[in-house]
Amino acid sequence: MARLNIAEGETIIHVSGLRNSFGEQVVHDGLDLDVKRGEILGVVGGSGTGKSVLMRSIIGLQLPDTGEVEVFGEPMIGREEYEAKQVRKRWGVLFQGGALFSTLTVAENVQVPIREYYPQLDNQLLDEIAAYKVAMSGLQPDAGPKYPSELSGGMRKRAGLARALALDPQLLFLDEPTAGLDPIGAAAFDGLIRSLQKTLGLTVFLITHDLDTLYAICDRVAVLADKRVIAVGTIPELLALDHPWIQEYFNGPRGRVAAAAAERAGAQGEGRPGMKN
Ligand SMILES: Nc1ncnc2c1ncn2[C@@H]1O[C@H](COP(=O)(O)OP(=O)(O)OP(=O)(O)O)[C@@H](O)[C@H]1O
Repeated sequence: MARLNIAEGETIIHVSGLRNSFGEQVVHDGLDLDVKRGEILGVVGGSGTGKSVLMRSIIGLQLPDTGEVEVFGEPMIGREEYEAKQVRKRWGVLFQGGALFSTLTVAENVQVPIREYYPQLDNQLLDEIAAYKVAMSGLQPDAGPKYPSELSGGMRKRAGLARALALDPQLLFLDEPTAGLDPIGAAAFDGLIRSLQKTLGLTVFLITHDLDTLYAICDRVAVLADKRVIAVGTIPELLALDHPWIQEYFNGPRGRVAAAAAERAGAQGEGRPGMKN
């Protein structure tokens, strides 16, 4: 696969000196991270290392104690709401579990951000845009009028993705998108993310525990431990590091299985076995 020259690319997310705490508990301290244009950056780390808090700090749902967050070159902390909103509309977020409004249909969920930013659009156009986003996310057209409770877990993720894509974002935040999916569903979701990323030129910040996802679609991986990002690189670059958590994660039993599967697929970084890009 022709790899992007990630390290030299334009920085889309810049985090420096980030500190987050809850009471006595310090979650991040001196955390630095850059995400480059056009990459899928996987974010990994043990449970409770602060992956979701990091994502929430970047998207403005968590005010850090100290530190800088820039997205698209725009400082995000302490920004006037109307200015922050202009930057926010350039990204989409898929929260864990989809975080759909249960009283709205899939199509209505997709329309929520569009109505917020473009209140002048008429219902017919909103319906057309929602149908397009639903199709882009790999759902059948009959999913549009359904309520979240009528969908499977995998369909809910796709509906959440359709909503994340509503405003044609350049940047996508995904929090454990394949959690709870069966391996075939997870592989299909990976394939969808990769193909959307390629087609739309997206930059993707992807929190995951899923080793197969890392091997299949991530250009680089950032490792959270000890309250900060201890390493960022391709999987081979990380494997060359002597950190115990990194070694155990990638070279433990599950890591070895994922690596072998990626190798068997003959396309490390390109896809899971059986996955269509
Ligand atoms: N609003 C909050 N109030 C208090 N503590 C919080 C809050 N949000 C997160 N935390 C704490 O911050 C730490 C990091 O949480 P976070 O959800 O970011 O972890 P994570 O790395 O995403 O974990 P997991 O992999 O299990 O999802 C945890 O100890 C959590 O309890």
